[in-house]
This record gives sequence, structure tokens and C-alpha cells, in this order.
Amino acid sequence: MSVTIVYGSDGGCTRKIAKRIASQIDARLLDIKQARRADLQRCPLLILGCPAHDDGARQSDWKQCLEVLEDTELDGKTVALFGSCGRHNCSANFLDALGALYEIVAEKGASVVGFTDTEGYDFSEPTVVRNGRFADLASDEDNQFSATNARINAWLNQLIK
Ligand SMILES: Cc1cc2nc3c(=O)[nH]c(=O)nc-3n(C[C@H](O)[C@H](O)[C@H](O)COP(=O)(O)O)c2cc1C
Repeated sequence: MSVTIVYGSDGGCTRKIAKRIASQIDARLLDIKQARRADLQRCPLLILGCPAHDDGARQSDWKQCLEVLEDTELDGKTVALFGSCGRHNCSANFLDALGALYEIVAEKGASVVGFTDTEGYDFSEPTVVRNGRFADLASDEDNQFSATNARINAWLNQLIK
């Protein structure tokens, strides 16, 4: 299956996770700064990666380039989301950036796959929880980086199915 991973990253954590995911599946890797609508449009499985920055806001490149995603036809497409986040003083908005991306792709008719159990995470009010689970791969690179590989594998198993 053709897979495209589009990510944004300020500090490199999300890029690192994107590379780990790409190394396990046959995926094309694109920074959101370089992505064009056709890149997002032509793959059956689109994976979007975004860290939480500034009180749960989307990372800066995702803010600037969001129209690429907004202009893409996603009806009937399969989309998976992943994010890196953390910082002890951010637990109230842990993964909010992903919640906003989830809303955009779901409203455009995409089917979101790859959910993660919330057990073991430190958070209070995440907007990306759906039916009691994170609607994405949630990586806490600041506090729980040793758990990331196992979380990637469990999430990828759902996507590959
Ligand atoms: C300026 C700044 C603001 C952050 N704000 C949040 C936040 O609101 N919520 C959260 O869960 N994590 C927050 N974090 C933690 C980052 O999401 C985490 O370090 C992530 O791995 C960074 O990804 P990147 O290296 O790909 O940019 C923040 C980090 C920084 C540097």
C-alpha cells in the first residue's frame, strides 16, 4: 500500500518518530513545509504528524501550511495521526494540536485509524480522546520516551491490518 507521512517538527522529536514509522513501512516522508496538495491526495493511507506547542497549539509549520490539508479532498480516504508532546506543565492540553487536526480530517470525510489506550499517560483534558481512546499515536517524548517504540509498533499493527 502506498503511504505518505507528512509531519511538522520544531525540535526534531516528531521528525524522529516519523522516520521510525517510515523505516517500518514502505512510506514516503514529507515535511509539511514541502508538501503539496497532490502529495496528500494520491496515497490511500495518509499519516499526519504534529507536536503540541504553545498551550496545545499546532506546531508553527502546520499553522502556516494548514491550507494544504484544508484544500485536499479527503472523502473516503484513510488517515492516521501521530503526535509528540509532553512537558509536565502542559498536561491540561496534552495532544490538543492533534485534536484540531482530527476535527479537520474527520469533517472532510476521512476515516481515522490507529487509536491508542490512554492508560499510562499524564493528561487531564485532551481534545483528541474519542470513545475513551486517543485518536492517534500519542508519544510523550519529554517524559516517557522509552515507551515510544512499543507504542509505535502497537499503533502500526492497527494501520497495517
Ligand atoms: C515552546 C513549547 C511549547 C510546548 N507546549 C506543549 C503543550 O502545550 N502541550 C504539550 O503536550 N506539549 C507541549 N510541548 C512539548 C512538545 O510537544 C514536545 O517537546 C514535542 O516532542 C516537541 O516536538 P518537536 O521536537 O517535533 O517540535 C511544548 C514544547 C515546547 C518547546
